[in-house]
Amino acid sequence: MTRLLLPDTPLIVGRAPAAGLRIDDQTLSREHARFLLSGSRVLVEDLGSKNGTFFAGGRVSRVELTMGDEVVLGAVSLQVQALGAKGDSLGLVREELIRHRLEEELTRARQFHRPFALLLVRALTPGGATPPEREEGAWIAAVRGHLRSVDVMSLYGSSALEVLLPETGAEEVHRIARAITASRAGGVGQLLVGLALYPASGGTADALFEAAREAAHRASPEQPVESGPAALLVRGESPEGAIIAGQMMRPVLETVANVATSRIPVILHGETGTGKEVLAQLIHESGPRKGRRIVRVNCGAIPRDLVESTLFGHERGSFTGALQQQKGVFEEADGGTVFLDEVGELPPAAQASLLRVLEVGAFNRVGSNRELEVDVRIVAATHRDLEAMAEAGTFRSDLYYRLSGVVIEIPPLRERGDEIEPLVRRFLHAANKANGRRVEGISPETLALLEAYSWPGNVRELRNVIERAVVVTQGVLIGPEALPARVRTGGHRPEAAPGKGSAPAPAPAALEPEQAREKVNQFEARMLEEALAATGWNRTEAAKKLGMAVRTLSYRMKVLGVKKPE
Ligand SMILES: Nc1ncnc2c1ncn2[C@@H]1O[C@H](COP(=O)(O)OP(=O)(O)OP(=O)(O)O)[C@@H](O)[C@H]1O
Repeated sequence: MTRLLLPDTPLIVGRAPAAGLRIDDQTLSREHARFLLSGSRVLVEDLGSKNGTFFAGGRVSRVELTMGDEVVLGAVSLQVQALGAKGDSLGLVREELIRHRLEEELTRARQFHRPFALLLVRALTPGGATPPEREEGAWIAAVRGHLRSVDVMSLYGSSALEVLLPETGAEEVHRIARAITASRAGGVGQLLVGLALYPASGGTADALFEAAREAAHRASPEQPVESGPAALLVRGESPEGAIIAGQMMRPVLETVANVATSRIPVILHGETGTGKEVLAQLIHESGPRKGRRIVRVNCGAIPRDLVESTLFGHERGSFTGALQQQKGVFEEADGGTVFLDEVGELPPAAQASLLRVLEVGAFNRVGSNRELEVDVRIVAATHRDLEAMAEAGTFRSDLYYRLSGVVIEIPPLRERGDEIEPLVRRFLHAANKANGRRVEGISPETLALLEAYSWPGNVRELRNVIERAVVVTQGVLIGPEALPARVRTGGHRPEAAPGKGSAPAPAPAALEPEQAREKVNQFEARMLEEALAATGWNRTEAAKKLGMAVRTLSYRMKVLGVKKPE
């Protein structure tokens, strides 16, 4: 039998029914040994077994194995194998590393206005079960086969992969996603892809991941590729049940209830992932506009030259590409609510047009002289200090005063400790349902770690963490090992993870795990060097081989200090 080792997730081998790898052999103890994949090595620790663990002819209590090594537990022999045909691990990295790579990609993409994509690939077996053990690696190799060497992937549980595609635009990522879903991987009925594109689907690591995950759950054999939400989203009913609110959120909810019945413009101010969209939806649904549309537009994700036509629509032929007449957000939401997310990112021309709508309730489609009148309520959201921006002149102050009838401050999750447990319960239930799992709860020790963490990504980050914990948990309770290292260590380095039973560290803002970054950089530098060496240091050829733009290659070479050897 074969069992897939997930990076940083210990696997207990033994005779006990609850062991991760259960081998019914009398020479084994109930919990005989623990296997842990760390980079390309596997650490094996004997758990005080009766008949012992043996390596290279001697009894050992701890041993480090490399690919191909054999270890004997009692009378049972186990071999460590790599997934790739060439003995590699198919470029699988740990969750921490893909997250840090994602953060790096975000910094780069924001600075240079470059797109990139994140995929969540799900392997679906005919009965909905995980792939047969014998075939566990085959579908992963199939996915890798469609990727370029710059792309990074990480396991998400045992039947899904997260894939980061740097420097990839919409067309290319759709092509790759379609190719993945068309491949027939051994033992797997179908590969499904959820796709999130920066900046359209989100502007933070957690938002992109949430978008890819939700899209992957929507994907089906009939429609195997689904995309995360676009910049524009029309919502009818609220997607989930009542929102969860603790002590700190009570005054917020009271204000929401007070403003919901009126038409006064509202600004929701809070960090990313604190629930601004959830509250905008609540305002809409608690007032007389319930039943009409709420149209959300992410002002930061629309290409600059399309902002006005997105908001106000356009006439046919009013600019290159305007092939049809099209209604804008304000017309679509007539009678309902427009939710202007990331309103601080609106370019000046659109700010002027928006001011006019607020003042006179009328606007023109791009390319038309006809004035259109609408009845909409405006709810805006931002993580920026709009008042300070208005004072500094980077946001129109007259627009700020029009929008800010009521400003609602949403506290960050780290100040809402009493919500962690109910939120965990809610997200656990949702993750079980979405993934066909039956995880029953969370250990007290794990809950304490969640309560001590600082949650820079707020409720959205908590939701992602619980969803991942559910898919990697093999038993009935979520334990600390199912949490990402940054949460386990209260934001300290992942390598310094505390052992079982140690007290959680107080939670400062998440620190950059320098070691993880260093490893990713080394990995990337090696990849670039290999491609360059293979092409006689011809950048154009090497860039082609790596599937990246020459400009990006030159930039990364500079950043990573990759130079042609003398
Ligand atoms: N009080 C809550 N109860 C239940 N779920 C919540 C709550 N607040 C937020 N969520 C969930 O957390 C995630 C993020 O929420 P939301 O999109 O509203 O945040 P946001 O502040 O608008 O984020 P951003 O600024 O990044 O757009 C969503 O999945 C949402 O359903």
